[in-house]
Amino acid sequence: MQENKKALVLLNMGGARNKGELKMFLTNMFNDENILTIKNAFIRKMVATFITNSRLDNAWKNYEKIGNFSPINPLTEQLINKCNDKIENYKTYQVMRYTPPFAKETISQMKKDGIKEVLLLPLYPQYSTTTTKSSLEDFIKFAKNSFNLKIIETFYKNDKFNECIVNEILNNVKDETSYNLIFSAHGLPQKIVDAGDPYEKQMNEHVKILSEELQKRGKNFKSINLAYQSKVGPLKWLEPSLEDMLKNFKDENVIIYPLSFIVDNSETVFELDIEYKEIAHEIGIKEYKVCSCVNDSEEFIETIKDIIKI
Ligand SMILES: C=CC1=C(C)c2cc3[nH]c(cc4nc(cc5[nH]c(cc1n2)c(C)c5CCC(=O)O)C(CCC(=O)O)=C4C)c(C)c3C=C
Ligand SMILES: [Fe+2]
Ligand SMILES: [Fe+2]
Repeated sequence: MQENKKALVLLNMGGARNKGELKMFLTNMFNDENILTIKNAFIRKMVATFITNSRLDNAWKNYEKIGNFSPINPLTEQLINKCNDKIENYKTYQVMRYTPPFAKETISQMKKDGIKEVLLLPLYPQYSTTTTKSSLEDFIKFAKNSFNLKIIETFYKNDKFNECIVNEILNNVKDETSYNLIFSAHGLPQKIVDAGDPYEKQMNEHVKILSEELQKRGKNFKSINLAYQSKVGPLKWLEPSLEDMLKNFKDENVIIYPLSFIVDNSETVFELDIEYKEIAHEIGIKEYKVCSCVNDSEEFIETIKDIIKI
Protein backbone atom coordinates (compact mmCIF):
# COMPACT_ATOMS: atom_id res chain seq x y z
CA MET A 1 0.00 0.00 0.00
CA GLN A 2 1.18 3.48 -0.82
CA GLU A 3 2.56 5.32 2.22
CA ASN A 4 0.51 8.53 2.70
CA LYS A 5 1.77 11.32 4.89
CA LYS A 6 -1.10 13.71 4.21
CA ALA A 7 -4.48 13.29 5.84
CA LEU A 8 -7.91 14.56 4.95
CA VAL A 9 -10.03 14.57 8.11
CA LEU A 10 -13.80 14.77 7.76
CA LEU A 11 -15.41 16.19 10.90
CA ASN A 12 -19.03 15.63 11.82
CA MET A 13 -21.37 15.43 14.77
CA GLY A 14 -21.79 11.67 15.21
CA GLY A 15 -25.01 9.93 16.11
CA ALA A 16 -26.43 7.09 18.13
CA ARG A 17 -25.71 3.43 17.27
CA ASN A 18 -27.87 2.34 20.25
CA LYS A 19 -29.63 3.87 23.27
CA GLY A 20 -26.40 4.07 25.29
CA GLU A 21 -24.81 6.11 22.51
CA LEU A 22 -27.85 8.39 22.34
CA LYS A 23 -27.25 9.19 26.02
CA MET A 24 -23.57 9.78 25.20
CA PHE A 25 -24.52 11.99 22.22
CA LEU A 26 -26.90 14.14 24.26
CA THR A 27 -24.55 14.37 27.26
CA ASN A 28 -21.58 15.42 25.14
CA MET A 29 -23.69 17.81 23.06
CA PHE A 30 -25.21 19.63 26.02
CA ASN A 31 -21.81 19.78 27.77
CA ASP A 32 -20.41 21.56 24.71
CA GLU A 33 -19.96 25.24 25.54
CA ASN A 34 -20.67 26.09 21.90
CA ILE A 35 -24.14 24.51 22.19
CA LEU A 36 -25.12 25.34 25.74
CA THR A 37 -23.44 28.69 26.20
CA ILE A 38 -23.43 28.61 30.02
CA LYS A 39 -19.92 29.77 31.00
CA ASN A 40 -19.74 28.01 34.38
CA ALA A 41 -18.74 24.39 33.58
CA PHE A 42 -20.29 22.97 36.77
CA ILE A 43 -23.69 24.58 36.12
CA ARG A 44 -23.49 23.58 32.43
CA LYS A 45 -22.83 19.99 33.46
CA MET A 46 -25.82 20.00 35.81
CA VAL A 47 -28.10 21.45 33.13
CA ALA A 48 -26.69 19.01 30.53
CA THR A 49 -27.41 16.05 32.79
CA PHE A 50 -30.92 17.34 33.45
CA ILE A 51 -31.74 17.89 29.76
CA THR A 52 -30.22 14.54 28.76
CA ASN A 53 -32.18 12.61 31.37
CA SER A 54 -35.45 14.33 30.58
CA ARG A 55 -34.98 13.94 26.80
CA LEU A 56 -33.48 10.46 26.46
CA ASP A 57 -36.53 8.15 26.51
CA ASN A 58 -38.64 10.25 24.17
CA ALA A 59 -35.74 10.92 21.81
CA TRP A 60 -35.00 7.16 21.70
CA LYS A 61 -38.55 6.44 20.50
CA ASN A 62 -37.65 8.39 17.35
CA TYR A 63 -34.59 6.22 16.72
CA GLU A 64 -36.74 3.09 17.21
CA LYS A 65 -38.79 4.25 14.22
CA ILE A 66 -35.67 4.34 12.01
CA GLY A 67 -34.26 0.91 12.94
CA ASN A 68 -32.60 1.70 16.32
CA PHE A 69 -29.66 3.70 15.00
CA SER A 70 -28.80 6.90 13.21
CA PRO A 71 -27.66 6.41 9.59
CA ILE A 72 -24.98 9.09 10.07
CA ASN A 73 -22.25 6.60 11.08
CA PRO A 74 -22.63 3.93 8.35
CA LEU A 75 -23.06 6.63 5.69
CA THR A 76 -19.99 8.52 6.89
CA GLU A 77 -17.99 5.26 6.83
CA GLN A 78 -19.10 4.69 3.22
CA LEU A 79 -17.99 8.23 2.38
CA ILE A 80 -14.59 7.71 4.06
CA ASN A 81 -14.06 4.42 2.18
CA LYS A 82 -14.87 6.06 -1.16
CA CYS A 83 -12.53 8.97 -0.39
CA ASN A 84 -9.77 6.46 0.36
CA ASP A 85 -10.48 4.68 -2.94
CA LYS A 86 -10.79 7.74 -5.13
CA ILE A 87 -8.78 10.63 -3.67
CA GLU A 88 -5.07 10.29 -4.32
CA ASN A 89 -2.31 11.65 -2.09
CA TYR A 90 -4.48 11.77 1.04
CA LYS A 91 -5.48 9.17 3.59
CA THR A 92 -8.98 10.06 4.76
CA TYR A 93 -10.03 9.80 8.41
CA GLN A 94 -13.19 10.71 10.30
CA VAL A 95 -13.63 12.47 13.64
CA MET A 96 -17.02 12.79 15.30
CA ARG A 97 -17.80 15.35 17.98
CA TYR A 98 -20.27 13.56 20.26
CA THR A 99 -19.92 9.80 19.59
CA PRO A 100 -16.88 7.69 18.54
CA PRO A 101 -14.58 7.89 16.65
CA PHE A 102 -13.44 10.87 18.75
CA ALA A 103 -10.57 13.23 17.93
CA LYS A 104 -8.25 11.67 20.54
CA GLU A 105 -8.34 8.14 19.06
CA THR A 106 -8.21 9.24 15.42
CA ILE A 107 -5.27 11.56 16.13
CA SER A 108 -3.37 8.78 17.85
CA GLN A 109 -3.95 6.54 14.78
CA MET A 110 -2.85 9.37 12.48
CA LYS A 111 0.39 9.74 14.44
CA LYS A 112 1.01 5.97 14.19
CA ASP A 113 0.42 6.27 10.42
CA GLY A 114 3.13 8.93 10.22
CA ILE A 115 0.81 11.74 9.15
CA LYS A 116 2.49 15.15 9.08
CA GLU A 117 0.06 17.32 7.09
CA VAL A 118 -3.65 17.52 7.87
CA LEU A 119 -6.50 19.09 5.98
CA LEU A 120 -9.61 19.50 8.13
CA LEU A 121 -12.96 19.49 6.35
CA PRO A 122 -15.98 19.90 8.65
CA LEU A 123 -18.99 18.33 6.93
CA TYR A 124 -21.02 21.51 7.45
CA PRO A 125 -21.39 23.63 4.31
CA GLN A 126 -22.19 26.79 6.31
CA TYR A 127 -20.17 27.92 9.33
CA SER A 128 -21.73 27.83 12.77
CA THR A 129 -20.06 28.19 16.15
CA THR A 130 -22.24 25.25 17.27
CA THR A 131 -20.91 22.88 14.60
CA THR A 132 -17.85 24.01 12.60
CA LYS A 133 -16.13 25.92 15.40
CA SER A 134 -16.94 23.25 17.95
CA SER A 135 -15.48 20.45 15.79
CA LEU A 136 -12.36 22.40 14.81
CA GLU A 137 -11.62 23.43 18.40
CA ASP A 138 -12.07 19.85 19.54
CA PHE A 139 -9.59 18.52 16.93
CA ILE A 140 -7.04 21.26 17.62
CA LYS A 141 -7.27 20.70 21.40
CA PHE A 142 -6.15 17.07 21.01
CA ALA A 143 -3.79 17.56 18.04
CA LYS A 144 -1.84 20.33 19.82
CA ASN A 145 1.12 21.04 17.52
CA SER A 146 1.44 17.54 16.07
CA PHE A 147 0.55 18.40 12.47
CA ASN A 148 0.84 21.09 9.88
CA LEU A 149 -2.87 22.04 9.74
CA LYS A 150 -4.99 23.48 6.96
CA ILE A 151 -8.67 24.17 7.50
CA ILE A 152 -11.65 24.53 5.20
CA GLU A 153 -14.28 26.51 7.10
CA THR A 154 -17.14 26.59 4.58
CA PHE A 155 -17.92 25.27 1.13
CA TYR A 156 -21.44 26.51 0.40
CA LYS A 157 -20.06 28.66 -2.43
CA ASN A 158 -18.42 25.71 -4.21
CA ASP A 159 -19.87 25.35 -7.73
CA LYS A 160 -19.56 21.57 -7.90
CA PHE A 161 -21.29 21.23 -4.54
CA ASN A 162 -24.15 23.40 -5.69
CA GLU A 163 -24.43 21.38 -8.91
CA CYS A 164 -24.85 18.20 -6.78
CA ILE A 165 -27.67 19.88 -4.84
CA VAL A 166 -29.46 21.24 -7.90
CA ASN A 167 -29.17 17.87 -9.71
CA GLU A 168 -30.63 16.03 -6.72
CA ILE A 169 -33.57 18.46 -6.56
CA LEU A 170 -34.28 18.31 -10.29
CA ASN A 171 -33.98 14.50 -10.38
CA ASN A 172 -36.89 14.36 -7.92
CA VAL A 173 -39.40 16.42 -9.89
CA LYS A 174 -40.84 15.94 -13.39
CA ASP A 175 -42.37 19.39 -13.74
CA GLU A 176 -40.79 21.82 -11.27
CA THR A 177 -43.34 24.54 -11.98
CA SER A 178 -45.89 22.62 -9.90
CA TYR A 179 -43.61 22.35 -6.82
CA ASN A 180 -42.78 24.67 -3.95
CA LEU A 181 -39.10 24.13 -3.09
CA ILE A 182 -38.22 24.44 0.60
CA PHE A 183 -34.59 24.50 1.68
CA SER A 184 -34.74 23.17 5.22
CA ALA A 185 -31.90 24.05 7.57
CA HIS A 186 -31.27 22.84 11.11
CA GLY A 187 -32.31 25.68 13.41
CA LEU A 188 -30.23 27.65 15.90
CA PRO A 189 -31.22 29.60 19.01
CA GLN A 190 -31.70 33.27 18.00
CA LYS A 191 -29.36 34.39 20.81
CA ILE A 192 -26.46 32.48 19.20
CA VAL A 193 -27.10 34.33 15.93
CA ASP A 194 -27.41 37.65 17.79
CA ALA A 195 -24.02 36.96 19.39
CA GLY A 196 -22.46 36.94 15.90
CA ASP A 197 -22.84 33.41 14.53
CA PRO A 198 -22.70 33.75 10.68
CA TYR A 199 -24.87 30.66 9.99
CA GLU A 200 -28.13 32.46 9.13
CA LYS A 201 -26.36 34.96 6.85
CA GLN A 202 -24.53 32.16 5.03
CA MET A 203 -27.72 30.13 4.78
CA ASN A 204 -29.47 33.07 3.09
CA GLU A 205 -26.52 33.47 0.72
CA HIS A 206 -26.56 29.76 -0.05
CA VAL A 207 -30.26 29.82 -0.95
CA LYS A 208 -29.62 32.83 -3.20
CA ILE A 209 -26.77 31.01 -5.01
CA LEU A 210 -28.94 27.91 -5.53
CA SER A 211 -31.93 29.98 -6.71
CA GLU A 212 -29.68 31.68 -9.26
CA GLU A 213 -28.34 28.31 -10.43
CA LEU A 214 -31.89 27.02 -10.92
CA GLN A 215 -32.80 30.18 -12.81
CA LYS A 216 -29.70 29.78 -15.05
CA ARG A 217 -30.93 26.30 -15.93
CA GLY A 218 -34.34 27.72 -16.81
CA LYS A 219 -36.04 25.94 -13.91
CA ASN A 220 -38.93 27.81 -12.35
CA PHE A 221 -40.29 26.40 -9.12
CA LYS A 222 -43.65 27.71 -7.96
CA SER A 223 -41.77 29.22 -5.02
CA ILE A 224 -38.34 28.87 -3.37
CA ASN A 225 -38.21 29.16 0.42
CA LEU A 226 -35.95 28.72 3.44
CA ALA A 227 -37.21 27.31 6.74
CA TYR A 228 -35.65 25.95 9.92
CA GLN A 229 -36.28 22.52 11.44
CA SER A 230 -35.39 20.68 14.68
CA LYS A 231 -36.08 23.33 17.34
CA VAL A 232 -35.15 22.10 20.83
CA GLY A 233 -36.34 23.70 24.10
CA PRO A 234 -38.30 26.85 24.95
CA LEU A 235 -35.96 29.59 23.59
CA LYS A 236 -36.65 31.54 20.38
CA TRP A 237 -34.96 29.83 17.42
CA LEU A 238 -34.45 30.98 13.84
CA GLU A 239 -37.67 31.45 11.89
CA PRO A 240 -39.72 30.62 9.92
CA SER A 241 -40.08 27.12 11.30
CA LEU A 242 -40.56 24.34 8.77
CA GLU A 243 -43.95 23.60 10.29
CA ASP A 244 -45.18 27.17 9.73
CA MET A 245 -43.73 27.16 6.22
CA LEU A 246 -45.60 23.96 5.32
CA LYS A 247 -48.89 25.59 6.36
CA ASN A 248 -48.60 27.88 3.30
CA PHE A 249 -48.93 24.95 0.91
CA LYS A 250 -52.29 23.25 1.52
CA ASP A 251 -53.38 21.43 -1.67
CA GLU A 252 -49.97 22.08 -3.25
CA ASN A 253 -46.81 20.06 -3.94
CA VAL A 254 -43.70 20.50 -1.82
CA ILE A 255 -40.12 19.32 -2.27
CA ILE A 256 -37.67 19.67 0.61
CA TYR A 257 -33.87 19.87 0.36
CA PRO A 258 -32.02 19.45 3.72
CA LEU A 259 -29.46 22.24 3.30
CA SER A 260 -27.36 22.03 6.46
CA PHE A 261 -26.44 18.36 6.19
CA ILE A 262 -24.01 16.40 4.03
CA VAL A 263 -24.87 12.92 5.24
CA ASP A 264 -28.38 11.68 6.03
CA ASN A 265 -29.06 11.46 9.76
CA SER A 266 -31.91 11.26 12.24
CA GLU A 267 -33.00 14.82 11.38
CA THR A 268 -33.54 13.79 7.75
CA VAL A 269 -34.69 10.15 7.94
CA PHE A 270 -36.82 10.64 11.05
CA GLU A 271 -37.80 14.31 11.24
CA LEU A 272 -38.20 15.08 7.55
CA ASP A 273 -39.18 11.66 6.21
CA ILE A 274 -41.54 10.70 9.05
CA GLU A 275 -42.45 13.54 11.45
CA TYR A 276 -42.85 16.49 9.07
CA LYS A 277 -44.38 14.15 6.48
CA GLU A 278 -47.21 13.45 8.94
CA ILE A 279 -47.58 17.19 9.57
CA ALA A 280 -47.67 17.79 5.80
CA HIS A 281 -50.40 15.18 5.49
CA GLU A 282 -52.46 16.84 8.28
CA ILE A 283 -52.06 20.24 6.59
CA GLY A 284 -53.38 18.77 3.34
CA ILE A 285 -50.23 19.07 1.23
CA LYS A 286 -50.75 17.15 -2.02
CA GLU A 287 -47.33 15.70 -2.62
CA TYR A 288 -44.47 15.87 -0.07
CA LYS A 289 -40.99 14.84 -1.21
CA VAL A 290 -37.66 14.91 0.61
CA CYS A 291 -34.34 14.94 -1.24
CA SER A 292 -31.38 12.87 -0.08
CA CYS A 293 -28.23 14.49 1.21
CA VAL A 294 -25.20 14.25 -1.07
CA ASN A 295 -23.88 11.34 1.07
CA ASP A 296 -21.19 9.27 -0.69
CA SER A 297 -22.33 10.02 -4.26
CA GLU A 298 -19.70 10.10 -7.02
CA GLU A 299 -20.61 13.75 -7.59
CA PHE A 300 -19.84 14.62 -3.98
CA ILE A 301 -16.48 12.80 -4.11
CA GLU A 302 -15.67 15.01 -7.12
CA THR A 303 -16.79 17.99 -5.05
CA ILE A 304 -14.42 17.06 -2.22
CA LYS A 305 -11.58 16.78 -4.73
CA ASP A 306 -12.44 20.27 -5.92
CA ILE A 307 -12.77 21.71 -2.40
CA ILE A 308 -9.40 20.38 -1.27
CA LYS A 309 -7.54 21.89 -4.22
CA ILE A 310 -6.29 24.65 -1.93
C1 LIG B 1 -29.94 22.38 21.64
C2 LIG B 1 -29.21 22.84 20.74
C3 LIG B 1 -28.86 22.37 19.43
C4 LIG B 1 -28.20 23.15 18.51
C5 LIG B 1 -27.74 24.58 18.67
C6 LIG B 1 -27.99 22.35 17.34
C7 LIG B 1 -27.36 22.79 16.18
C8 LIG B 1 -27.13 22.00 15.06
N1 LIG B 1 -27.29 20.64 14.94
C9 LIG B 1 -26.97 20.24 13.65
C10 LIG B 1 -27.01 18.94 13.15
C11 LIG B 1 -27.57 17.83 13.78
N2 LIG B 1 -28.23 17.83 14.99
C12 LIG B 1 -28.64 16.55 15.27
C13 LIG B 1 -29.33 16.12 16.38
C14 LIG B 1 -29.63 16.92 17.47
N3 LIG B 1 -29.43 18.28 17.61
C15 LIG B 1 -29.82 18.68 18.85
C16 LIG B 1 -29.72 19.96 19.40
C17 LIG B 1 -29.08 21.07 18.81
N4 LIG B 1 -28.52 21.13 17.57
C18 LIG B 1 -30.32 17.51 19.54
C19 LIG B 1 -30.85 17.49 20.93
C20 LIG B 1 -30.19 16.43 18.68
C21 LIG B 1 -30.51 14.96 18.98
C22 LIG B 1 -31.81 14.51 18.47
C23 LIG B 1 -32.89 15.06 19.33
O1 LIG B 1 -32.95 14.72 20.52
O2 LIG B 1 -33.68 15.86 18.79
C24 LIG B 1 -28.22 15.69 14.20
C25 LIG B 1 -28.57 14.22 14.06
C26 LIG B 1 -27.54 13.27 14.60
C27 LIG B 1 -28.04 11.85 14.43
O3 LIG B 1 -28.24 11.19 15.43
O4 LIG B 1 -28.27 11.43 13.30
C28 LIG B 1 -27.56 16.48 13.28
C29 LIG B 1 -26.91 16.03 12.00
C30 LIG B 1 -26.59 21.41 12.94
C31 LIG B 1 -26.17 21.41 11.48
C32 LIG B 1 -26.68 22.50 13.80
C33 LIG B 1 -26.41 23.93 13.62
C34 LIG B 1 -26.15 24.53 12.53
FE1 LIG C 1 -28.67 19.52 16.16
FE1 LIG D 1 -34.45 16.77 16.17
